[in-house]
Amino acid sequence: MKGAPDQQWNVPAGENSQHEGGFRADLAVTTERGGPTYGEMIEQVRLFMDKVRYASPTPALADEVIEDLKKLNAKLDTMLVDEWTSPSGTRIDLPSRGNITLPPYEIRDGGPDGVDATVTFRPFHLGGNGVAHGGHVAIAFDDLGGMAAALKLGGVARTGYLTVNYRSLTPLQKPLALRTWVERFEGRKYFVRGTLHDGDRLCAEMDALFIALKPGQA
Ligand SMILES: CCCCCCCCCCCCCC(=O)SCCNC(=O)CCNC(=O)[C@H](O)C(C)(C)COP(=O)(O)OP(=O)(O)OC[C@H]1O[C@@H](n2cnc3c(N)ncnc32)[C@H](O)[C@@H]1OP(=O)(O)O
Repeated sequence: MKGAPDQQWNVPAGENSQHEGGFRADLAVTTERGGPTYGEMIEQVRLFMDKVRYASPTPALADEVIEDLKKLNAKLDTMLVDEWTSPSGTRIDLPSRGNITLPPYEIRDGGPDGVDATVTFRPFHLGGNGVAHGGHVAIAFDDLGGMAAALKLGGVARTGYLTVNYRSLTPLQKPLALRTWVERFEGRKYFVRGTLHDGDRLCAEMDALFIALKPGQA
């Protein structure tokens, strides 16, 4: 499989690896990798997933879509790179840093005192009866809780535990306020809290422990 220029697919970790402690070696960000329309490409994929969630295609249409998708997958096969060099996760100019696996969020404010974000669950995040799947709510809390820990400690952390209390239903297709902050820390243990609000209404709360990784720890 070919990689993007000067990059190879799935390079094993070695002396020159661009990562440390389970994540990228530094929090270097970029708005360049993937090019100026990378965000629009991701948005189109999200839109496609929205359509797939609700579509009931005829067998003929399903076959047609399969053929189109095969062609698109073959195109991306020519440009696959390893996880440390892909744009995903560092494009701070894009929702969720360009990470398509996350519910799209925008950071309004972030620092050692916490993270203030706006998250919008998409139609494909449907759980049932028109509202978000609880697992997707947990993913948003995990990423933004991890970000609050990272900004407090100035390094990377992994989730030890994460508890979500679902207080009321979480709507789709509506900007919601998600806040996370480090309540206290003891050594490598960062106790992080979070809230998700639809206006004044509390949808969910998070109580989590993030453990700061030791140098070189996976
Ligand atoms: C580009 C811009 C970037 C911006 C920022 C990007 C943000 C991205 C954010 C992405 C975020 C995504 C994040 C993700 O999704 S991370 C993915 C999900 N998490 C994991 O896969 C973690 C799996 N677990 C482990 O790897 C290890 O267990 C870790 C590393 C967590 C700790 O193993 P380690 O061997 O290192 O440490 P230790 O065992 O000596 O424990 C140390 C202390 O912690 C206490 N303890 C441990 N576990 C628990 C527990 N469950 N409840 C209560 N306590 C617990 C333990 O008792 C001890 O306490 P004490 O005896 O010292 O008092």
